[in-house]
Amino acid sequence: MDEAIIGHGLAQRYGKRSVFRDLDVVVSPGVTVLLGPNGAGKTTLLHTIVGLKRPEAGSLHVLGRDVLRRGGLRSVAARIGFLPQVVSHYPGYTVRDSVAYAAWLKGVPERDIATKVDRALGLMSLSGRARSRMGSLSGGLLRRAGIAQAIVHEPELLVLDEPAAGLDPQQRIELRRVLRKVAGSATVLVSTHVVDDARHVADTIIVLDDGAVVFTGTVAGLEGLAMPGVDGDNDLERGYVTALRQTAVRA
Ligand SMILES: Nc1ncnc2c1ncn2[C@@H]1O[C@H](COP(=O)(O)OP(=O)(O)OP(=O)(O)O)[C@@H](O)[C@H]1O
Repeated sequence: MDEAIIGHGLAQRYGKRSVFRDLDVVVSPGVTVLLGPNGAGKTTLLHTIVGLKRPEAGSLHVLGRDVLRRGGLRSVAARIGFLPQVVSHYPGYTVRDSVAYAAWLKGVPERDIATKVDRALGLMSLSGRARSRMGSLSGGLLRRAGIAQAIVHEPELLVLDEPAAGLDPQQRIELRRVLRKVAGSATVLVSTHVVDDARHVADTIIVLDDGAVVFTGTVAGLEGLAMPGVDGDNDLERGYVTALRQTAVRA
């Protein structure tokens, strides 16, 4: 099975409020950008995929394993990296300690931890901040440290929830470079509500709207949906707005 993620008929709710039902999602190798407006269900879907919120219904295979079966998630957890929307951290830990701790949690052998931490810090341009306390970092630096934690064990599947939030334009460009680099050896799934973030990195775009997948396809495919007269600064934005107006468009 080549696809990193295959979900069928997934359903999630918070109390009485349904976020999605009967949702199908397939994520192939490369970079997949999950786009959608606030409240569309992106975070809930990512939490479902990484095992933080068990779906009420449906089937879910991640990296070839049925993760809803007993022990299924445990068997793939060390092969997944996840950046949550809010990076939790111990303020007194240094950046290096935090990334090393993440490596240890993912089962990286002790003898390899220092090398892998150096690599992750280097990729995120954080080598010069290795001794900074997590509590002293700006929002953008904290997010970069969070990404370093998510990639330190060289996961086969990297899931990032709004990694570009709080990054300045230069850091956003750097982030794209990192995502492309990681995607050379892993499947990357990244959520954002900024349409332009998708343009330079996405092999595939999935648009989620109100708990439904309304588009799956390429950047060019989404641009091709653009209807004249809809809001947007460019064809990608216009295609996105058009997709939000349609139901279940496939490209
Ligand atoms: N813990 C929760 N309890 C109750 N409702 C929740 C909870 N988390 C999310 N929701 C609701 O579920 C829906 C989907 O939320 P979710 O965070 O998955 O969307 P999102 O697309 O990630 O949004 P955003 O871009 O704002 O982060 C929203 O209506 C939200 O209010």
